[in-house]
Formats: sequence, C-alpha cells, structure tokens
Amino acid sequence: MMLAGAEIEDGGSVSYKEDSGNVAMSLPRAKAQEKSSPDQHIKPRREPVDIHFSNITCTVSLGFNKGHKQILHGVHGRLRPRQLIAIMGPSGAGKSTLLDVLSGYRISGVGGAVFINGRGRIMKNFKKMSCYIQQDDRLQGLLTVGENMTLAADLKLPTSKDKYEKGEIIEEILTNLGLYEHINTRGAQLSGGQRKRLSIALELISNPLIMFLDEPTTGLDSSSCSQVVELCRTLAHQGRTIVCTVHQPSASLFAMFDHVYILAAGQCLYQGTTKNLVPYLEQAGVPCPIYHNPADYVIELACGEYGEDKIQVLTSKAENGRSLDWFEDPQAIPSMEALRKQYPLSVLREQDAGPSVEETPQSNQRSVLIKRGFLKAKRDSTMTHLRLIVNVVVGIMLGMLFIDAGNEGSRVLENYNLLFAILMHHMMSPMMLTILTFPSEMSILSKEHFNRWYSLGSYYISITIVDLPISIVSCAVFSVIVYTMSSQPLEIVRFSMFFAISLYTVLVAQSFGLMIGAAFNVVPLEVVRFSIFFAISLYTVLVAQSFGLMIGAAFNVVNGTFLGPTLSVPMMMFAGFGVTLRDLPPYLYWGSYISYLRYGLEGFIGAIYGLKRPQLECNQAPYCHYKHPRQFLSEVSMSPDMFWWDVLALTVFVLVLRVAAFLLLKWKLNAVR
Ligand SMILES: Nc1ncnc2c1ncn2[C@@H]1O[C@H](COP(=O)(O)OP(=O)(O)OP(=O)(O)O)[C@@H](O)[C@H]1O
Repeated sequence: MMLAGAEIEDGGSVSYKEDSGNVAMSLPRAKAQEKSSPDQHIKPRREPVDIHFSNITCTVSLGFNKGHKQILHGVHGRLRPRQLIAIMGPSGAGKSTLLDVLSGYRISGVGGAVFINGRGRIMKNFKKMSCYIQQDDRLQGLLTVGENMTLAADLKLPTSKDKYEKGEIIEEILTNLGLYEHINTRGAQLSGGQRKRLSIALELISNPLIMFLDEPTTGLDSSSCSQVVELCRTLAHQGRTIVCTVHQPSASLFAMFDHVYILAAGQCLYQGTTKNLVPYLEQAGVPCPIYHNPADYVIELACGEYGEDKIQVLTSKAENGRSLDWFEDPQAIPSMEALRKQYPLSVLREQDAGPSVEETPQSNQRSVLIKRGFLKAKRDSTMTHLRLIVNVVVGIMLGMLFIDAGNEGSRVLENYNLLFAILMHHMMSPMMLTILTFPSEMSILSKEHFNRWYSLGSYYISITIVDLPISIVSCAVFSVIVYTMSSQPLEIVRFSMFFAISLYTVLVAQSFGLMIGAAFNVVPLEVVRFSIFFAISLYTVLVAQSFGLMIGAAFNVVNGTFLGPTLSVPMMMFAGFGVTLRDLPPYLYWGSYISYLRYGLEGFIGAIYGLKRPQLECNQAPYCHYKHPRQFLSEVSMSPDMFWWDVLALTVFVLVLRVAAFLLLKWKLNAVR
C-alpha cells in the first residue's frame, strides 16, 4: 500500500509531502509500499520549539601548565522548528563541540546563552524534550532490535502503559524506520545504516521534539546515508528540530538538508537555507564555480584554501551567525518577544509537572536494568561462559598440582603456596575482566544516562546484582574443585548441607555474621572450615572486582590494563607471602593493612590451620616440621582467630571500593562533559 501524500522519485525512493498536516515517512520504495499503519505515536505531541543561541564560547584546558584553547568564538544562531539543520565545516572547526553545547552535553568551559521559545533554557525541561545521538552507535549488540526497543520502552515510557500499548509504539516506530523485518536481529549484526536507524528508533520512543545527531552519515555508504538523512528530514517535518553535524556531504545529500550552519575555526561563515548558499557566496564575492558541489566549495573556503581573508569576509557577512537574512522568509521569523507571547509561561508549568529527571521510577529502572543485565549475561560468552570455564579449568589444574596437599604434615608449605595461588586467581580474573569490559559499557551508560533512561544509582545497583550470581557460581565451582582435590579438611555430606548456608550467607551479606555465628556452635568444624575458605574466596573476588570497577570507571582499557596488575604487585608483597608478616620491616608494616590479599591469606590460613586443627598426618616424609599447625601459624606470623577481623576488613574494602567506583563513575560522567 502506498503512503498517503507520497511521491515517487526517479531514484526509486519516496519523498515526503505534507498533506493536510500529515507527513508520511520517506522510505525506499519497497519498504514504503509495505507500510500501511498511520504513524500516530511517532508524531510529536507537543508544540514545536524554536532555539536561539547567542555568543556561544567554549574553552578547553590543554592540561597542567599548557594553557587553554578556545574552540568556539562567540557564535550565534537560530534553529527553527520543522527543519533539518546541518552543522558543517572542516575537521576541527568545532562542529561536534557546538552540538555538544547546544544539546547540553558539554557544560564545562562553556559561555553564552541558549533560548528555547524566547526564554532562557531550563536544562531539566530541555532534557525532557531533547535527545542526543552520538557518532558511535552505542547499542546493546547482544540484544535483538526487538529486545533493545522493548527494554528502552520499559525505561522511557510511563509505567502506566501496558505491554500492548508499548508494543504498538515499538511496532509503529520500527515499521516506519524500515527495521521491523530485522526485529529478531542482534544489534551487533546490523549494518551501519540499520544501527544508526536503531539508535534513532530508541530515542523516538520518548518522542523528542529536538534531536541532535553527531555525524549520522559517517561510515555509511551513499544509499544508507540518504536513507538516514531522509528519515531525519521526515521526522523534522513532522514538527521537530533536528540538528546534525555532517562532514562533507555529496551534492545530493547536501540538498536534502533544509538549513546549513557552516563553521570555520569556531566561527560562523554562513547560516541559512541550503538553496541560499550559492547566492550568498556570490554576493560575498566568492562565487561557487559551476559544476562544483557547493558543499565541497564552502568547506574548501572554510579550510582557507582560497585565502584566510575569504574566511574573514564570510564571517563578517554572516555576523558570526547573527544574520538571519538567508533564512527562507526572514521577515516571518518571530522575535524573542513574539515567541514568549506565542508560548506563554503555562507551557513551562506543564513541563515542570512531568517526571523530575528520568521517565520512570527508580524501582522500575532497577528491575528493567537487572532484566537486561541477565539477558546480556546469558548471551555473553566472555563474561559468563568463559568465566565459568576458566574457574573449572584453573580449579582442576591447581587441584592436580597440589593434590592431597591439605592434610599432609610434610606439605604444609606447598599448601600455603596453593592458598596464595587461589587468592591470585580470585584477584586477577574478576579484576581484569571488569577492567577490560567496563569501559565499553561506559559509553552506553553515558548516552543512556544523558538521555534520561535511568539514574546512575539504578544502573550501579543493577550491575552489582547481576554479577553476584555469576561470581557466586564460579567461585563455588572453583572452591569445590580445589578444596576437594587438594584434600582440605572436609566431610562431603555435611559440607553439602552447609555449603548452601555459606552461599546464602554471602547473598545476604548483612546477615553473614549472624548466620555463621549462630551456626558455629552446631556446625561440624570441617564444614565451617570450608565455609570460611569459600567466604574468603568470594570476598576476595568481590574486592578484586570492585578494584577492577574502580579502575575501569576511571581509565580506558589500555591504562586500566597497565594499572590493574601493577597496583596488585604491592598488594601481593604486603600479603605475607614470600616475606612473612613477621619479617616485614616495621616501617613497611602499614602496607600489610592496606593489602586486601593479606586479609584473604590470613582468612584462608585461619580456615585451614586454625579452629584448633589437630596434629597433621605425616605419611610422605620421615620428619614433618609443620606437623603441628600452631607451629606453622607462628612461623608465618598469623593468628588463627582473626577470621572475623579478616571478614570485617574485606567488607570494608568492598564497601569503600564500591562507593569509590560509584563516585568515580559519577565524576567521570560529568568530567567528559
Ligand atoms: N577536550 C578537548 N581538549 C583539547 N582540544 C579539544 C577538546 N575538545 C575538542 N578539542 C579541539 O577542538 C577542535 C574542535 O573539535 P571538534 O571535535 O568540535 O571538531 P569537529 O569540527 O567536530 O571535527 P571533526 O569533524 O574532525 O569531528 C579540534 O581541534 C579539537 O582537537
């Protein structure tokens, strides 16, 4: 079925045509013909907005003692509703910076003012009506198009809407954007153009009035470029203001934009309709040669290829963006006063009445994010499957290497090495995994958080909860394998019963002490030992993960990969392995207090050789120096009854590192802006 009001062009695509206020989507012919449903949800439900910006400056620091650089030099401009506007200019002209400032993404070092419908911008309200789609598609690659959309709808639409209402909206958007047939395709398997359209589709769920897109055509072939720009144009003509940065469009792509805003070294060269660019250049005394793409020519001018003086001429002619002479109908452009009259303050009252920051309550955000986290964990072979496999394989290898070392008096030192190796395993694998994977999550977090999908708190709680079961299972599998293979003190039946208790105690962290404390009197000693061993292992994993999270939040993959293991070396030194705590020089003893591995090792030793462990068997050697566990404990200078202190210290580490990682994340999200 044909779209209402659509016309077929030579290229086989369908152009938009306004027909009594209805605008049909412009899609390639085949897709357009499939479309039949009216696009009722996709149309803006609010009055369009008129954006005016004045004297915008942006200065960045070049680092300590290196001074500052001014990127934008007091530019002005007007972004009219129902327009697709391109910000163009050579590389480094400040296009992305201007887009960052206009979208509210960049806040530090920014000067000037932005007005919405004649009044100073109120960031809270502005964010409710706008969205920012960055250049790199920050999508959940493991989830299908349908899942991405459903989860976004659950986060962005009011909870009062049921799944059928949300489903209708999703179907409509996907159909209109030509993505419906890819509903079951995973994000990572989409083509560049489809990914871009999915990024737009995700933001369209909340039906924004203003959309900012950073280089939506970069990396796409010409047909995908046209599709994306045509889509943006249709969305704009429905009543939105859509602003894109574009690098160097072809003549046909350039003609698809309604307006252009051209920058050269942070100053405005031209602002007006696409059609008026050629007459403007002619009037400025730099006519565009015949058969030359005006977009190419103006970029060459902006690069200074025809002389720096031409840039000066154009900048002063455009009055650095103040001049509206080259707009469609300059006389019809309302003044700021007229806009204020047209949009009375009661509009602001309506905007204030909506949700304060995010669209849905925190409890909903958390449950949707947890659902999303588990779905991703199920699909992610690195984070989940590989992690489990590594724990099994390393567990078996260590078990084989130290087989039966746990109950033999002549192998106490070997067993000590095993305990330290276990600690290393628990420290390195979760820490490195977090350091390597978290930075890629960070870019998605930054986009979704900025576009008001959810709060940082909800995100943080959800990642903590989602990871816990995987940590517990991998740790349990590893512990059982190593513990049994190396013949640490154990009675299988009792161990199984109390293993459940130890797992439960970890899950319910607050009641950890209470549970084991209550159980201590009745639990067979061997199971207590295993529980302690397991708890210490799990705590070490949690501390190492928190450490990884903190580094992952603060640094990129390269720096994080360097810093994680490097910072871990002193932790190992101060743990009491190699140099026992007794032999540590007094002036370095403080190091043992800040090494979480020390508490881990002490906890392990307490579990295996503490709790009044009787004399060990001595079958494999004529003389066993450490037959009496007390003797060994005194030589490594570890007290057998420090378990609760160790747990307390590790708990403090988990809490401090988690809080520090949260604060770092919060700082990072704002610092990049
Ligand atoms: N945080 C920063 N610190 C230092 N310089 C910066 C910073 N951000 C941007 N710049 C510089 O400001 C200039 C403008 O950057 P911007 O990314 O806005 O340019 P652009 O026109 O979008 O370029 P491109 O088309 O290549 O993306 C560039 O020279 C860039 O190196």
